[in-house]
Parts: sequence; structure tokens; C-alpha cells
Amino acid sequence: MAAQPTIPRRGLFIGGGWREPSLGRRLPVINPATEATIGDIPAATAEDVEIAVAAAREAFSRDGGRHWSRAPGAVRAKFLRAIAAKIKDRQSDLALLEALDSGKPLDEANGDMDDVAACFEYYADLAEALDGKQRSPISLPMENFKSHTLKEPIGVVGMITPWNYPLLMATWKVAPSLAAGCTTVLKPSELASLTCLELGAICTEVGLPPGVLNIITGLGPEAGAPLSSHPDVDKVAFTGSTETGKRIMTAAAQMVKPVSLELGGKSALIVFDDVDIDKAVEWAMFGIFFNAGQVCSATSRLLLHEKIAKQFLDRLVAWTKNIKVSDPLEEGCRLGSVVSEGQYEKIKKFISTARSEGATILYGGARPQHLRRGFFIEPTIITDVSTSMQIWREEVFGPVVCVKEFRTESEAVELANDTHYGLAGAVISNDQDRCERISKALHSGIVWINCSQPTLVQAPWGGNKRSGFGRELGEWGLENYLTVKQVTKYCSDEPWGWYQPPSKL
Ligand SMILES: NC(=O)C1=CN([C@@H]2O[C@H](COP(=O)(O)OP(=O)(O)OC[C@H]3O[C@@H](n4cnc5c(N)ncnc54)[C@H](O)[C@@H]3O)[C@@H](O)[C@H]2O)C=CC1
Ligand SMILES: N=C(N)NCCCC(=O)O
Ligand code: NA
Repeated sequence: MAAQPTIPRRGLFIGGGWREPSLGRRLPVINPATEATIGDIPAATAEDVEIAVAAAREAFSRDGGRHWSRAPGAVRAKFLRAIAAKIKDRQSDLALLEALDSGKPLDEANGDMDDVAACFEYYADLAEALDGKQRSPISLPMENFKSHTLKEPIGVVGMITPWNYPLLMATWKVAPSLAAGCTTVLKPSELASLTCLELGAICTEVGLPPGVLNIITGLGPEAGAPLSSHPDVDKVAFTGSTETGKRIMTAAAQMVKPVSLELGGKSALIVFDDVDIDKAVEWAMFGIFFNAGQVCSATSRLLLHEKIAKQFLDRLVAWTKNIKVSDPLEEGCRLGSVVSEGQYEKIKKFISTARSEGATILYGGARPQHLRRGFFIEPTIITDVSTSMQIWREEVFGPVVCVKEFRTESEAVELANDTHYGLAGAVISNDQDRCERISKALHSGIVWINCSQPTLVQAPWGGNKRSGFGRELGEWGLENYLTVKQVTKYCSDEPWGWYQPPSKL
């Protein structure tokens, strides 16, 4: 087991320095794998939101924006690259903090830090490329006008992020917003904020101009809500539950503030009868047990062709028994704890409701016997599911998959689309034409063919329906933080000639 690090004691990161929260309150940091309190974080309130937003506003317009918001993208790219390098330097201690705070296996946390650094690098490239996209001419059918566009930073952005990939979900927003020239107030989840606070320390080390990125930890209603309704915040970017997403959108609507929302999901993985069963089983497991299923795009509904269903489930159970469920820091751990007691209780309730509604718990469903402390739940497979059951309809956000059989391709598509959510969907088949057809038929923002969950920084990420709107990552992620300005010039020497000129006498 890795050595336990000291948990840094941080304040709120505002205006380039550390500040105690105005009301002096702090929240405990709990390691969900041991239930131990391992540190504390500041609890910001509306007073601190005021100070942080003012710092971001000042940084946005400082020196007329010359050093940040209106500086060439190449200037900002240098900071993004420096942040990426620091993340790499501190990779093992950041990964350890992430694992301790969230309960995810250390190997996964390490992978997250690779993705964090890669995301800062990627948006450094896009910040540079932005310079070449300015003054892009618009083709017009007349000679007397010339138009071009400017892509400008949207302003001060409020970001409210979740606990499932604490630093990575923040990075998906912070990196493109900095690339665009925005300034930011980030409010991470109170359940796992440690790595986001360390990002503040990294900003100081790379000399990021004060106020460009402010990080305020605290509770949703106390710190998140005043940020989402603040009149001086120009945009809100949110990842989290659909319920909170609705509240944020309502608050932002009062100020006609744009929002992007990345919300829940109930994504399906469809497996046909022409596949290599063991390979498909492994993707099905990765789709729901990776990060203990606490993934918005988790393929939590497994649709099996009736011809292979029995054999598939036998193999799925055999493979699942083999998953190492342990303290996240143990070598080879593949399933850690869930993030919190609240989440643990919620998942157990989903399982007991499924049972009482008549579903079968084919595997798992309880606390692993060898783990007496910590919020651990066995990887769980639920069969005999009907489409009216809660387990089919609602997001569990835990290591729990529900299974249904289908006969035909159209039945599979209908089942997959039988949800208010629309984040992702996946299909496994050797028939490439069928995969193409299904990729068009699924009502989701993401489709995976012959896999589940790969997340590529270059490719757009986001959902339809109640999974939200707007796209993160790739060039779409940058557009999220830019506004397009039309600049039109009259270039004829002739007067406009609409009104009668007054008499010269
Ligand atoms: N799409 C995703 O990636 C995520 C989905 N979820 C879903 O949400 C469920 C509940 O998890 P929670 O931690 O309660 O999610 P949540 O949506 O309440 O939390 C996400 C963020 O929103 C903030 N927040 C909460 N209330 C707020 C408010 N009134 N105004 C502004 N910000 C607010 C939180 O402090 C946190 O930073 C999970 O079981 C899962 O189904 C949770 C986390 C991530
Ligand atoms: N890093 C991976 N594989 N996935 C990220 C999922 C992000 C989400 O739950 O919104
Ligand atoms: Na925690």
C-alpha cells in the first residue's frame, strides 16, 4: 500500500492567493474507503462568491485585457502547457489525493491525471490555433460591404463540477475556458475537492495572472447557487445531476445567462449474437464497473440478444467474480468504494427496490464480505427487469447493471431509446452495417461501436434530452467559452443615399 500523504490545508483560492472563508467554516474531507476524516476544506458562502467573481471580473478587464482576455492565444497557451507540466510533475501525489478523496482505484486516478495533463496540452494547441481563426472573412454577395468575425472570450465563467472525476471534470471546463481567454470561478463538489484546490497551488507556481482562475470549495446551495445566479457571471458550465442542472438553468435564466449542462444518463449497451463473448463481456464490465459505475455515460442497461443471453450472463458472472474489490490503494484494485455514505445508501436502496419490484439480483447486491468498513458495494448484475421498473428508468450512479433480452435489431433500438436521458449508447456486433445503422438510430450525443466509455479529448462530449446540452472537449469545448462577433464595414465611397439630403442653402 502506498504511504498516506499529509492532506494539504488550503484556503479558498481567490485573486491568486489563499483566503479563509468569510464565515470561517470548514467541511470535513472523508476517505470513503475507510470512513476516516482525513482533512478539511473551506466552506465558501455567498460573501466569498462575491469576492471571487469580483477577482475574476477584474482579471478579465485588467489593462484592457492586454495580458489575458485579449492577449494572443499563444500567450495563454504557455500557461496551459506549464500547468500540464506541473500536473505531470505531481502526478503521483495528485492521483493519491484523488484516490483517497473519492475511493477510486489508484490506477484509475493515475489515468485521470494523464487525461488532465493531456487536456491542458490539447487546449494549449487550440489556444494557439485560435489566433489564426480571427478576422475570418464572410463571403458576401455585394462589394460595398465587407464582413469578418472575431471570436472573443465570453467573459467570467462560473463552473460547478462533480465528484466522480474531480480534477478531470474541472479540467474539461477550465482548460478550454482559459484557452478562450475567459476568467473563471470554479466550485468543485464538496465530496471531493482536494485535487481542485491543488490546481490553485499549481496556478501560483506557473505564475498565472491573479484572478484568472479562482477556486472556491463549499456546499452546493451555499456556494454553487450564488455563483449560478450571480449577475456578473457571464456563463455557467455545469456537470452533475439532472435535478441540480434544472436549478442552475432556472437561476441563470433570470439573467439570460447561457449555460452548458452535462447531466445524468441511463445509457444502453446492445450486444448481438455474432460477437466474441469474452471480449464483449469485458466491455460490458468496463461500461458499468469502471469508477464503480459513477460515470454519467456508464452503460448501465445491458441489452443481450436472446440467442447468447444465457451464455453471456454465465461468462459475465464468472468475470465479475474475478474483479479485485479492495482498498483503492491496494495493488491491482479494480473496484474501490463509492464516493460517500449518501451515495452508498442511495445505491443500496436502488437494489432493494429492484428486488421488491420483482427483479432478480443475479450477482452482488451487497457489501463485499471481506470489507467491513468503507462504502463498498459488490459489482451487481440485475436480471428479470421490466421497463416500468425504477432500475430500468433511473440513474443509479453505482456498480449496478440491469439486463434485458431482445430478439430483433429494431427491438434493441427501441429499448435503448426508452429513456428520458440521451448521453451515450453502445453496440457490439461484427456486422459493420448494423453498427452504422444503430449509430444513427440511437438518440444520444455519443455512440460507441464495439467498446464502451473510451473518452477522447479531441471528440465532442455531451448529451441530448435530459442529459443536457452543449458539447465539451474537442473544438466544441472551446466554442463553449467563445462568443462570435460580426464586424461589418461599409467600403464604398458613395453616400448611402436613402434620405433626401437637405438643401445646401
Ligand atoms: N453527470 C455526472 O457526471 C454526475 C451525475 N451525478 C448524479 O447526481 C446524483 C447526486 O449526486 P450529487 O453529488 O448530489 O450531485 P449534484 O448535481 O448535486 O452535485 C454536482 C455539483 O453541483 C453542486 N450543487 C448542488 N446543489 C446546487 C445548487 N442548488 N446550485 C448550484 N450548485 C449546486 C454540488 O455542490 C456539486 O459541486 C448522483 O447519484 C448521480 O446520479 C452526480 C455527479 C456527477
Ligand atoms: N475519463 C473517462 N473515461 N470518462 C469520463 C466520464 C466523465 C463523466 O462522467 O462525465
Ligand atoms: Na471525499
